Amino acid sequence: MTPIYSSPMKVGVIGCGNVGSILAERQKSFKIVAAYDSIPERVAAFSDKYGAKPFSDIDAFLQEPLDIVVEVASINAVKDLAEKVLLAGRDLILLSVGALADDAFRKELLTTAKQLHRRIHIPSGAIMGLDNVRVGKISRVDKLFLKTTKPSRSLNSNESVFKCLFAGKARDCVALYPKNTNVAISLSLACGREADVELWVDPKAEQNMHEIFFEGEFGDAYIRIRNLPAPENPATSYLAALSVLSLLESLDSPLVIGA
Ligand SMILES: NC(=O)C1=CN([C@@H]2O[C@H](COP(=O)(O)OP(=O)(O)OC[C@H]3O[C@@H](n4cnc5c(N)ncnc54)[C@H](OP(=O)(O)O)[C@@H]3O)[C@@H](O)[C@H]2O)C=CC1
Ligand SMILES: O=C([O-])CC(=O)C(=O)O
Repeated sequence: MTPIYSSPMKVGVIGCGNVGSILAERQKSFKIVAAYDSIPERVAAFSDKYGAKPFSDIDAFLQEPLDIVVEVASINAVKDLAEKVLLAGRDLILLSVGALADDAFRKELLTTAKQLHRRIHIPSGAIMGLDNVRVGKISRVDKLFLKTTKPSRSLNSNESVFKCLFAGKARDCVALYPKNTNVAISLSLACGREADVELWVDPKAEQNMHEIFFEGEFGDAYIRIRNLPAPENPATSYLAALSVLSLLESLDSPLVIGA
């Protein structure tokens, strides 16, 4: 069988911030050969440190011989660039999942992917349980609820008391907190039902906590993930970076584990 990807896999990264740097620090069975960011100095520093070819022109970036592009930038980056990545014939790993809350945008992107036989991978990111939440697409769901609690610094908040900042639907939450609640959209897309969400700020907390309450035909589940914030960006949990890393490490494996 012809291998799908080169060995080592050639990766292009969009976003040279916190997650991009963790991926570069820990790359093993893949190689980040090209990097793109909106800030030229940042991509230059990334290139000096990790040896990836620097780009501030997306079309030039996409002309590199890449096996896959990893977006670790922002919801706006996905909106602006994801289609171009697919049209360039590249598969895409997409971490700023909130972009897919826009139904029209998501449908168009998935149509393009299907037409061009490309795949868009959504990593588990800062949560666990996305695998079997997918049973929501084939069986009855009675409840899908995410309660996220983060320290003030993660939410860039001045609140001095434990407080609910948002209660409502996933897409409204990510519109208000695009750097903190992408996981609400990952859960919703996996389950095929929009999650109910509460976002809390806890000035005494040290961790980014996500609690998932899932009930349906199968029974019920409660999953609590207490994440250490990433050192360079407390809005992002370190697990989110590890999740992209493990996805990249496993993409080529003949053994696929999980739902
Ligand atoms: N799905 C999930 O579970 C999770 C998703 N995330 C999301 O992952 C993404 C990466 O997180 P993280 O690395 O911590 O973020 P950072 O802000 O540390 O890094 C993102 C980098 O991408 C750059 N960037 C932003 N927009 C664009 C653009 N349109 N074009 C090119 N470069 C751009 C940023 O520049 P600038 O500083 O100028 O914006 C920055 O250099 C974020 O969107 C975050 O919300 C994070 C955690 C969990
Ligand atoms: O990293 C986290 O804890 C979750 C997060 O920011 C997001 O989903 O956008």
